[in-house]
Amino acid sequence: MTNSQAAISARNLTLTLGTAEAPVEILRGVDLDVMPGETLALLGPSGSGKSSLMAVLSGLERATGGTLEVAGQDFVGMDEDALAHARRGRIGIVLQAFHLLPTMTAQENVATPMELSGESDAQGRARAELEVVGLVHRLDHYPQQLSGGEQQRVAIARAIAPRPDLIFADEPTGNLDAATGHEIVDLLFARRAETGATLLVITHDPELAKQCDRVIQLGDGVIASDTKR
Ligand SMILES: Nc1ncnc2c1ncn2[C@@H]1O[C@H](COP(=O)(O)OP(=O)(O)OP(=O)(O)O)[C@@H](O)[C@H]1O
Repeated sequence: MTNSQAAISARNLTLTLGTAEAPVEILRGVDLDVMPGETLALLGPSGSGKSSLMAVLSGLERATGGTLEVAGQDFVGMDEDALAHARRGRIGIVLQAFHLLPTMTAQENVATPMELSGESDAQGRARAELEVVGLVHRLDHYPQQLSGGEQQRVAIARAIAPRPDLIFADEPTGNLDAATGHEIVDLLFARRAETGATLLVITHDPELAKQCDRVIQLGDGVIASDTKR
């Protein structure tokens, strides 16, 4: 039985990709409950399935077995369109390589997802969020005119502005130098605390992991350890 109080509740979650002749078992039975507002670090060796687990939990990829409820919704039973709809406004995603749209300004990058979900003041909210992350002087700049740290601030603003219940971050400091990485982590945690969102972050950085309420180690597609502070 999934835990209906949880922000994320997974039971025996599996992900098998590849072909029928050569299946690759990527997630091999993950059980996980994450409570609303919890901050959770996901660690593990390269290839252990961290990004795949995040893709499934965030609705980017559909699990091939088990049960998964995210914000009370059945993510295994939904088709791709329903998953995309369920994600919109509820789930914010920050990736290592920023993934901003190169033909859009900082403000447009933040506003566009909100416009797509029918938010009436998307531009105003985008401006306000970019101000909070310290980029009010960069509203009309394109990603290529911004430093890596600035691009990640835009990506954080884009993830946070719709006020999602859940934020997923996959090695958000992986492409940044140490000092900029620390600034980005501080910003991410500050915005999470102010909005009360649940945060799940993939990291190789033990210092970042220490800032989380809980640390999960993934090993070969299953949870190897789960430690609460
Ligand atoms: N579409 C796919 N088809 C087959 N195998 C895949 C596919 N996607 C990922 N894999 C494999 O699944 C395993 C887990 O990959 P995943 O990217 O989730 O690991 P990770 O723990 O995030 O690794 P890293 O720390 O290197 O990013 C890897 O062995 C990878 O090669």
